[in-house]
Amino acid sequence: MTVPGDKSISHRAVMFGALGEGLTEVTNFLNGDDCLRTVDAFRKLGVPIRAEADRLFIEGKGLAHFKEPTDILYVGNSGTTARLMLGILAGSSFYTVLSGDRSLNRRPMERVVKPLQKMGAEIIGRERGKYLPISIRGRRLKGIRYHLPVASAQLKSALIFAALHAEGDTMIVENAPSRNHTEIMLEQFGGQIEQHGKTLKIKGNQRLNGTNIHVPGDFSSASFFIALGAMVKKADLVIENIGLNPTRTGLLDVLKRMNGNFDIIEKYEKGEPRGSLRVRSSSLVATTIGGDLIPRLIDEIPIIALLATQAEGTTVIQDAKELRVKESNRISTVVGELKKLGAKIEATEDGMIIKGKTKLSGGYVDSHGDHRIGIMLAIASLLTDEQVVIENYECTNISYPNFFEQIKKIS
Ligand SMILES: O=C(O)C1=C[C@@H](OP(=O)(O)O)[C@@H](O)[C@H](O)C1
Ligand SMILES: C=C(OP(=O)(O)O)C(=O)O
Repeated sequence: MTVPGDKSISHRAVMFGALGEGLTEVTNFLNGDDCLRTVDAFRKLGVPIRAEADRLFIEGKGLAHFKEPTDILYVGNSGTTARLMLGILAGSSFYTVLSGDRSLNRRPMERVVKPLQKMGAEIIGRERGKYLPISIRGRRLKGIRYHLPVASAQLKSALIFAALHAEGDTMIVENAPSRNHTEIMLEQFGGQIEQHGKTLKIKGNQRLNGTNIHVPGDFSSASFFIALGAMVKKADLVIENIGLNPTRTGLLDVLKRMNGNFDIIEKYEKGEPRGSLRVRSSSLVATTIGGDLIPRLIDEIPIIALLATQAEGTTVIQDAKELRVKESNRISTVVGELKKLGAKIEATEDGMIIKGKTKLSGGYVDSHGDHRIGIMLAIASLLTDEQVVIENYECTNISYPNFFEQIKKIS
């Protein structure tokens, strides 16, 4: 099987495509709700974008040629769109307002707003810039040195985008590595970024050129099937053309420790690492997950929790309090919903503790409007013969539009 294009990389391809001068063609673009919000926002900023199935043709102009939108930019459920756009718009020459849905307007924005203000940005938001809606009056920015207080690729990327349009160099220091798609793509568009240990150095006033981007399959979407293959009997599944960037594949480190039966069949390292993976039924054992591994598997924790219900022993997930500020509070939603299916799982302040192995039962569960929870629960339903009813299932379109058709095909 294959899975749809990577969400993080699709967002960035649109952003760099709009910022680079000349034509950018994106193939295997993810037509999920979140990435379509990014496309819509750039169209409102005057960037021509033509879509043909999973291809995009972007006539990039550079930030200086964007136009002031006549309405607010509504970015729906997408944290990545909101935070990265803040970094881009801070250095524009006009006024914009960003807003999102109920979930997004509760998620923290201060982590991005504060350093952008240090760079000279004029940003006002609800509760002193903590939450959307947020309005931005573009300004000439200046480079700063900034130590990231959270391991967040969205924060890092927002600052990289702002740095590209600032006066002077910007230094960003990160404690634990988070996904580096922005850094890789910046170079593909002809930009410059240097990494010295934990510090990134970005020169100001850069000009970017359009290019072609082929988006690999989304490792986070593949992870649901990787887990399924490891959990069910008589499974042998090959997933082709998925992103295998090590800043994203923490799940594979965990699966190895859990005695998972999988191999990377082929891997290409140029640009975004990608390749194919084969997974087979496994006799899983419990493990402990925390520290620097967390940013490398942050979106996979819901499916890892399910995996742990099928492993012998007690699995501990710690250092993951960021889960509380995702599309839902993923510590409470994962624990609450899996308990309804008979899992032995308890929440902690910064993670969860899961006892296995448990035979799951049927029941009524709820995605809480969170795509990762909805998809994880659909995978859980395949582990029981009883009926599972998932409320608010349609949010799975956010990252995985054809999940339901695919799961029907292979199960
Ligand atoms: O940069 C990105 O594309 C993302 C970064 C992560 O968020 P944080 O930066 O908030 O950790 C991740 O959870 C999100 O799904 C996508
Ligand atoms: C957290 C996620 O996305 P975002 O922050 O872009 O809403 C996710 O996809 O799991």
